[in-house]
Amino acid sequence: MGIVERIKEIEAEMARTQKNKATEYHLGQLKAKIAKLRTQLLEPPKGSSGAGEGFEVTKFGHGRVALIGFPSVGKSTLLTMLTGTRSEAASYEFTTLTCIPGIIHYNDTKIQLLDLPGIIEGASEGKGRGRQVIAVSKSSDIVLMVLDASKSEGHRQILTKELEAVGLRLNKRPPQIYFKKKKTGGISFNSTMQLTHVDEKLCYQILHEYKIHNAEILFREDATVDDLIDVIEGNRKYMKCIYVYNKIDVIGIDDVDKLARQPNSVVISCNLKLNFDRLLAKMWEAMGLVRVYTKPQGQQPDFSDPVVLSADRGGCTVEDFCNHIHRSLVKDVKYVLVWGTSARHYPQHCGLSHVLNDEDVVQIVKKKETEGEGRGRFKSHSNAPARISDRQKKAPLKT
Ligand SMILES: Nc1nc2c(ncn2[C@@H]2O[C@H](COP(=O)(O)OP(=O)(O)OP(=O)(O)O)[C@@H](O)[C@H]2O)c(=O)[nH]1
Ligand SMILES: [K+]
Ligand SMILES: [Mg+2]
Repeated sequence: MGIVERIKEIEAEMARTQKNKATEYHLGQLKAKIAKLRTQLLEPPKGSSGAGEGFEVTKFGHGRVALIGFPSVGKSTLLTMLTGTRSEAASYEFTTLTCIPGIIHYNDTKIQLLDLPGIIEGASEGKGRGRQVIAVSKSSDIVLMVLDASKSEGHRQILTKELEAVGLRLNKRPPQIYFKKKKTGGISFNSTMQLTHVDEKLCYQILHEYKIHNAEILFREDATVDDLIDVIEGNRKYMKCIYVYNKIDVIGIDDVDKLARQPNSVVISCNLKLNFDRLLAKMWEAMGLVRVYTKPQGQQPDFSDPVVLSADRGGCTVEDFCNHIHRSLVKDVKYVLVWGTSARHYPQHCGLSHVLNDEDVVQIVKKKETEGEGRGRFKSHSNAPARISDRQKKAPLKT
């Protein structure tokens, strides 16, 4: 029997089993069995890199965004409109068969947008090009789930389920469970609060299913069995997702209003070029990119050429900033001067661990430079970057 059939069989058994106190241990064990099989299913075939032909697109720019959705919701039309790269669009399903990259220029950064084939129910089990699409989604920083505003709301649930089945967790944070495998000592089970979904016996049983007999486990929240399995599997990817309802030109205003009020959602129309600004702003916010402008000593910063950092990718400290410029820079840095929202006063003298905010300006003072040079020059406020107060008070100025 193949892996997919075994998953189906266990799912059927779960559906047959009544949910009550007596069956909860058995159901927990079945959940763990399915999770293990799904992980097995995702392992790339031996000798392949995983993505597959037509899907191995090189990363480019400061971030990567994947377009995921059912066929013919308008993913390719959207890619063409936002990036200028043409991706064929047509009224028939599965027009797009590979991964088509484009670049969005936004806030002086470059963001790679990926058009992908439509996915359908069963994608996680390998239907259509589901497996490849999912592999590419996992490599991106955020997902835009494109939905047809005129179609059933159920589509969003089906897609979310497909993505969950392969370990993607959308708009969720990792469960607050500490878990560490040990060599000896048995299982130590603790919690900082009353647990209502999991007890010690259930936890042991799930760990047993994974053949784990020595481990430390601490629940810091009232987590579920699914959360526990996620932590044990350890391969889950937590990503932000924006629900993009396209084709609002074909539905009534009341329905548009309802969709627009949902969390993490944007309503657009490619046909009418409607609301792209809002979509881009939401995308920018979800990516959490931090632009830092380098100020050479005695000169104004170049506001068109930021160093782009991200908390999810590498971090946003002064040290991360220095490493971005040059790997060997950190050892020469004495301190840095910071202007911007992360600074308490302008300029603030900061060390390597200081966390930078979007649009901060940084000047590096190296160890070699004499005290007099480093300080004297920047004591006077007239040396502060001229535009900084404007930039901090108002919305980002375009350069
Ligand atoms: N009414 C309306 N139609 C749209 C809109 N955006 C795209 N379409 C149409 O929807 C159809 C499908 O568009 P595509 O861009 O090919 O959709 P896709 O999601 O890339 O489709 P696949 O690649 O097949 O998965 C085309 O006929 C588009 O012209 C829109 O905003 N409103
Ligand atoms: K299409
Ligand atoms: Mg397409």
